Parts: sequence; C-alpha cells; structure tokens
Amino acid sequence: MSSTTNPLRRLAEFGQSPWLDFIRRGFIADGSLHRLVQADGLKGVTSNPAIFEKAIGEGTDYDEGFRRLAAKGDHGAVEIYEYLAIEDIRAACDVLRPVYEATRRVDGYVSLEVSPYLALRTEETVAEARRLWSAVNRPNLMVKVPGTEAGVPAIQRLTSEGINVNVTLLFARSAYAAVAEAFIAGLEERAGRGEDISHVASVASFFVSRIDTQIDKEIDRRIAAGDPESDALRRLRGRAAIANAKLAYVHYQELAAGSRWRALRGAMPQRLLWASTGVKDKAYRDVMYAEELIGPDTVDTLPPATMDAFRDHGRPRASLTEGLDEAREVLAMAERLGLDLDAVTQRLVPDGVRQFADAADQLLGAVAAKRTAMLGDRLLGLEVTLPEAESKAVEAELARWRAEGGIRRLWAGDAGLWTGTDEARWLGWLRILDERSAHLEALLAFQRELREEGFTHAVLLGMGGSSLGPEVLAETFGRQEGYPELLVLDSTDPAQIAAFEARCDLARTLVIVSSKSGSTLEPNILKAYFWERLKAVVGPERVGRHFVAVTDPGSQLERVAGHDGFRRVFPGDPSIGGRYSVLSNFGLVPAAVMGLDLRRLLASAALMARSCGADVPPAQNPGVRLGAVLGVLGRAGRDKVTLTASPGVADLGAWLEQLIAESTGKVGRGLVPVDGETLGAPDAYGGDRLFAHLRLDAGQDAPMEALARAGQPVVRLALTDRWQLGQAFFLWEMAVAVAGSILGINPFDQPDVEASKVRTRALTAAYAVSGTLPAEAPALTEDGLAVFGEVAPGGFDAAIRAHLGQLGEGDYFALLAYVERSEAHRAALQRMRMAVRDARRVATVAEFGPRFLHSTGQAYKGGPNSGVFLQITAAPARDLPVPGEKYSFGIVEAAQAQGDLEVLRERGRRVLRVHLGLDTEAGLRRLEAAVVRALG
Ligand SMILES: O=P(O)(O)OC[C@H]1O[C@](O)(CO)[C@@H](O)[C@@H]1O
Ligand SMILES: O=C[C@H](O)[C@H](O)COP(=O)(O)O
Repeated sequence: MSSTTNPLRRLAEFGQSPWLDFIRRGFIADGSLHRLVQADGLKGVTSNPAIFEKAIGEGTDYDEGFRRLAAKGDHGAVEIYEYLAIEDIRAACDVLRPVYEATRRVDGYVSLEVSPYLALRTEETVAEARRLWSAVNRPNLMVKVPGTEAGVPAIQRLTSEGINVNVTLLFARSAYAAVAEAFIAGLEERAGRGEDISHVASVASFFVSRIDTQIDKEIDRRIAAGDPESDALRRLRGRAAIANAKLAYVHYQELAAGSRWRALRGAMPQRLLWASTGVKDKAYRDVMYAEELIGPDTVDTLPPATMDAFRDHGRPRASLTEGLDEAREVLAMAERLGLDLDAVTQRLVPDGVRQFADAADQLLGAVAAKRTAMLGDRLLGLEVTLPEAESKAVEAELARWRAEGGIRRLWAGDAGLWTGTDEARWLGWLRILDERSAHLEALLAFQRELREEGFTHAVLLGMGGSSLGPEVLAETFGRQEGYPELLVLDSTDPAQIAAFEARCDLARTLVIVSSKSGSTLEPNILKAYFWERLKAVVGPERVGRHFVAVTDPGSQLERVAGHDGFRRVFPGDPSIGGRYSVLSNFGLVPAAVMGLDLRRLLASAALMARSCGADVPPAQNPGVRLGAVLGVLGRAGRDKVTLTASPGVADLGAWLEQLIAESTGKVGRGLVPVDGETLGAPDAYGGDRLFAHLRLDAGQDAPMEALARAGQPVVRLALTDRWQLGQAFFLWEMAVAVAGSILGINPFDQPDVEASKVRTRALTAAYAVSGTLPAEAPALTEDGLAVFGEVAPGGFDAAIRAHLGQLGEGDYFALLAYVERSEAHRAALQRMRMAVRDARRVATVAEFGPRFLHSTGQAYKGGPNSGVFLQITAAPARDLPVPGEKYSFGIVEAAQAQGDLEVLRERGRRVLRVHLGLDTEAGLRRLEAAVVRALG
C-alpha cells in the first residue's frame, strides 16, 4: 500500500500520530514493529499492565529471557517481570529511535507504566517513575503515570525533573485539566531553575471506549426496563465518549493559545493521546473511535486489530474539530436524560486502577508460577488438600486478600491488617535475610575462631524464641565435624541442668546466653550457675572467654556481658520478636557455633522469602496460602494444628508450637498446635483438626494420604533436604502472620505470658523473705501422690476420671509436666496422651515446664478455653543452688508451676495438679495407670 493511500500514513496529513497499543517480544524480534514504522508511519508504542500480562503471562515468548535471568541467580516476581519488560521497552525504544530523531523528539516514544499498585500514592509513584526512567535509560521512554488525584503532583514533579510522562487513565475533562496544569507547572518550575525544557515530552492519555461501554450499558438497561425516553436514549448510544473527547480537545486548544503556555518558549506541548480506541461493541464500525478523533497535534494509540482495520478501510478526515456543537448537545442531552457522565468518568478511574492491578496480579502470578517451576525441588513444596467446603472458604479468603492487596499491606507494615496497634514495630523478620546476608563477616570470623580453639561443647541458655530455633538446628543437623556439639538448655529443673552439665567437658565448653530482653529469669540464673561452674574449672581470668551473649541492644544482659568480659555480644534486632528471631542472630549465632554453612542456610531461606514476597499474589504465595488455611480453618473450629514431621526434621514441631501458639492464642481465640502425637487412623480424630505434614521422607505418606482421603484437611510441606529448614522457618512465620490477620489478633504480642511470670516473681520474692513457698493443702493424697484442685470424692482414680470426664468435642487434653525432659519421662507422657486421644478422640499435648511457659503457655491461658490441663510436679531428688540467690532451681521450678496453675485457674481453665513426690518415675507410673483406668 502506497504512502498516499495507506489510511494510517494519511493521518500525518491531519497532524495525528498513530501509535501502537501493544508490545510483545516476538513482535519486536521478528521485525514486525519495524515494518509498522516503515510501512504505516507508526510513531510510537504504548503498553500497560494488561498488555504485558498478555505478553509475558501467556505463552513461551519469554522463557529464554527467564532462563537467562535465572542463570544469574534467583529473583523475585517483580524483578523478573521488570527485567523482561524493560528489555522489551528498550528494544522498542531502539526501533522507534529514528522516528524520535527525525521528528525532533515530537514522536518516537515507548511508554512503560508505573506499578498500578501505586496509583493512589504520590511519593511511591515518583520514586518508581524515577527508577524506571533510569533503569530503561532511553531518551524516548515515556513513563506512564495514572492521572489520579495522587498522580497529579507526581506528574508535576516528574515533569520538572525532565522525565517524559504519559498520563494515563484520564476520563473526565476536569481530570485532564488538572493534569495539563500540572504539566505546565512542572515545566515552569524547570524553566525557573534555568533548566532545558525543550526535550521534555508528555502526552495526556484520554480514554474513549470505556466511557461508551458504561454509558451504553445504562442506556440498554433503561431501554430494557421500558424507559419512556427510550428513543432519545437509543440515539445517544456510542456518542458520549467521542463528544467528551472532542471537548477535551477544545480545552487543549485554549491552553495552547494561552499566555502561560506561550511563555514556555521552546517547550513541546502535552498532546492529547486517544487511548482505549479499540471498539468494544460489535454493533459499531470497528474504526469508529479512530475515525472520529483525527486532528492536529494529537496521538491515537491503536491496538493491533484496530490498526489493521484502519489500514484496511479507515477513512481519515479532520473529524476532531467537526461538530463541536453537536458534541455539546450530546452531552447536554445525556445530562437531561439523567446519564451521569461525571459519575461514570469518576468511577472509571478507580475501576481502571483496579483493572490494571488485577492484570498485574495475573502477570506477577504467572511469573511467580514460572519461577516456582524453574526452582523445582530447590524450593520447599506446599501442597494443600482440603474438603470442598473448606477449600471454597480458603479460596474466598485468598480472593479477598488479593482484592485488598493484603500481602502488599503486610510487607508495607500496615498494622490495620491486624488490630491496628503496634504490629508494624515487629516486622523486622521480613527483611532480616537480606540484612544478615550483607553482614555475615563477623559471624564467619567467630565461626573460624571457635573451630581453631577446639571447643567440644556449646550450651545455649535461653527460653522460647531464644532457644527453640537453635534446638531445631542442633537436632536437625547434629554435631558437625570440627565444631562443638550444641546443647540447648531451657529448663530450671535441677535434674535436667545436672544432666546437661554432665554431658559437657566444661573446660572446653562455650556458653551462649540467649535472651532478647536480657531480663528473662531462666537464662539469667542459668548463666549465674554455669559462670560459677566454669570459673571453678577454667579460672576467673578465662571464664569470660567461654561466654557469649545474644541479646537486643541496651539490655541488662548486654551490660552484664560487658561487665563480665564475655567473649562476644551479638545484637538481636529489636524489631523482631523472639519467636520470629530464628533467622536473625538468635538462630545464626548458634548455627555458626555448631559449624553450619550460614550462607547456604540464608540463601535457601531467601528463596522462600521471595516466594512469599509482596509481589506474589495470594494464590501463588505459599505464605499467604498456608496462612489462609490456618486462619480460615482455625476460625471455623479446626483449630488444632496437628504437626507431623519426618524423623529428620522432627524437632521443627517444637519451634512451630511456639510460633503458632504464642502468636495466635489470645483474646479467647487462636490455634492450638499439637506436636508429637503418633499418627493414627482417620477415626482417631474429631472434626477440630488440621494436619500439617513436614515431610523429608516418604515414611508418613500413607497415613497422611488416608487422612486426606477420609476428608481431613491436610497440608504437606515437602522438604528435599535439611537446608530447606530455613525456608520452612520463613514460610511459617509468614503464614502465622497472615493467619493472625484472619483471626483478627495481634500475632506479635504475648499478653498472657506475663501473668505467670508475675505470679512466679511474687512467689520467689516471698520465698526470699520467708524461706518457704506458700503451701497449698492437697485435696487428697493417696499412694504417695497428692492432688490439688477441686476433686470429686472417691479417691485418686475418681479425681482423674472426673477430670478427664470433662473432655468434650473440640477440647484438648494437656499434660504440663515440671520434671526433667528425659527420654523416659517423655515416653511416659506420650503413652498417657495417646491413651487419652484414642479413647476420647480429642487432641492432646504433652509439654515440659517451664519450657512451655515461653511457648505454648500463651495459648493455654489466653487462647480458646478448650483445654483440660493436668499439671504434674515432683520434688527434686537433688536440688541445685542459684548463685547469689536464696532460692534454688528447685524452688524456682516449683514457683513457676504454682504461678502458672494460679493463672490457669484464674482464667477459668479446667486444671488439676498431681504432685508425684520424690520418686518421679514411680509417680508417673501410678498416674499413668490411673489415667488408663479412668479411660476404661
Ligand atoms: O529472649 P527473651 O527475652 O529471654 O524471651 C524468651 C521468650 O520468652 C517469651 O517472651 C515468653 O515469655 C517469648 O516470647 C520469648 O521467646
Ligand atoms: O495507553 C493505552 C491504554 O492503556 C489503552 O489504550 C487502554 O485500552 P482499553 O480501554 O482497551 O483497555
């Protein structure tokens, strides 16, 4: 087609530049874009999130680029999208560069839109536009910025900085006027600073077809309803958008003729660009919008089909300035008929933002899914199997999270996602991996130093979040050649302390005192104890060399460590709570001590952090998916999160218990983690369970499968190696934060833990004065066992039977034992809980005090009142002194049990205490026998 007959080329005669509303890699690569420039006189390209969604989200055009980037390392979804999009935009810019040169910067532009998620935020939009401008690094780029209220000041700022802006999503003439004003003001600012304004280009993208779509819909509705004005309404079909655009152009002409504009000598005007020009209603001529809006100094961006149609049968004429009176009449008539154009154009802005955000979600979801597929088993797999109703409820929650931008709000620290209190202060865990990876030298140097010094043991003293993460690492990885064995001590039980001490060669033992607050009772008195013991072995000069502290800056422990000459003090991050601290120094210091490859651990965890990123929509985001399952099912009464782990990662359950229980169990709501129950057949369980399988080997696949088949909800986390532990940490942290939002609680506080601590403090203080703990008279004693609490008459068996008799549907049974956490004791508790589960089909937990007080204890006291508690205490066969205190460890342990019992009672929990006396083993045997009889 010759240049005189090609209707597209002929647009130039009327002063209009045709641009293409489309981009795709193959289309640039195979020369198609270039051919349009050559043959059709194409003068620019526009893109938007929906266009990129179609290009990148569908098909395989981008796989090669994807692989190229992956070869350089793992990247998040937005990074991948931008890498690919920017490559395309640059390539298109280069194809259009000759046009840019030949038209002396009037045309030849390629547009790239800022993230639609930012459309309502000025500062972020400015920052993003600047970033894209320098990343693309082409003079013929136009950054697309939505012409929303927040966009207007951004447009002025960017223009004043010399960045080319394509203002998008303009529907109302008033919005266009504001944008045109911002552009002029931006240029004035620039000129005022004496900077060049001749190269700053801008277009105002005025949308057309979307307006008719809305107005026509209303017209059709009213005609169908038999409106008496049906004939008049019918005559207005397909006319409002064009009339609106024509009058916008009148405003443009007035501005261009105005003195303010003329004063900006040498500047290029901000042209009107007709966007949304593809005809959506098949009843209309397919080139209608293209034909009716042709005029000087305008741009028309055409989707490929409209461009083909116009080339084929478009009839160009100077249409834009024709029939202005008619245009006014159309709008007046629309108003008379009650077709509210203002309301429509106003509504189209947020609709447009939402549509582009939806497209971006689709696009990023597709990118994230491809990334996951490419990572394969380097990434822990999450598989969710739910019964239909639960599945639907979770899908609905994920849809809500997507629509409300939940994951972006979470990463942005929007406390309103939870209870609107202090949540934003506790989100340091989100970014700790990058922070730690960038500052690993000190830890690596420390690791080398320890190796050289030949420590054989390291004892970590800490509670809850300061001990459970290290314990998982120690249990999962075991002793590493050339490094000390890590032992984690989180008990005040004298027998347990003595047992740990006996396992160590004190002369070659490093002690890690681990406490965020630095004021927790247990690590402090344990420190005092081991300090004395080591001093006796290595001497007062050397003892400090055997101690390191991990604690938050400014804590009492930091001061003590400084005073005592500890070998090192490693700081925690005060924006991370204990149970979220495992990937901070609280996990990394012990990991370094035990000789783990820190880089490997962090790099593996970072894969999951990216998968859970702000840029990964809920349906593809494993953190949000798992969180939605926990939250939605928990809210509906499936609140017993039953953890099953392959032996290789069995201890993960203990860490998860704290994360889940302490984070969610409060204000009478929350999730109750159930760790360590032996898996049973489906009929062993009630309807209050959610099963989470932490899978490293196939051992429990069959029973899990059976549960899923029987209609129990099952989530499976498949780890391919132990290093994916870091991924599991991050995934669960995110999931619990999400679940907390769904449950409507603050996942980062622990309001009920303090209550027991206060009671314990009061008891130990009283002990310091009187030398005894306040004695409570037992309700009964029998066969060496004493029972405390309200008991029915009839002796020990009857008391146990009555207590267990309280267990109803949806309840859980909890054994809270203040004894040494030895294998034999664990086994005894395990037998008792399993007997209860199998007889009563209730969830069961078996915990050791005081360890659980800093973990699940929060949920037992503050969560749902569905626990039936059996507290077990014993008299220590051999007590240990706490240096510098009147009380002993045995007294502390007793006070802790007593304090917790009082709070449990005060909270209306169903609790009974059994004191085993001096012979723990015999007492446990008697208790077990009574439990078995009670169930019989
Ligand atoms: O690290 P810290 O301050 O000693 O606290 C230990 C643990 O105690 C708790 O505060 C509960 O008492 C946990 O949240 C925390 O992980
Ligand atoms: O800049 C181009 C616009 O984003 C595009 O024309 C919108 O067109 P649509 O209304 O057909 O989505």
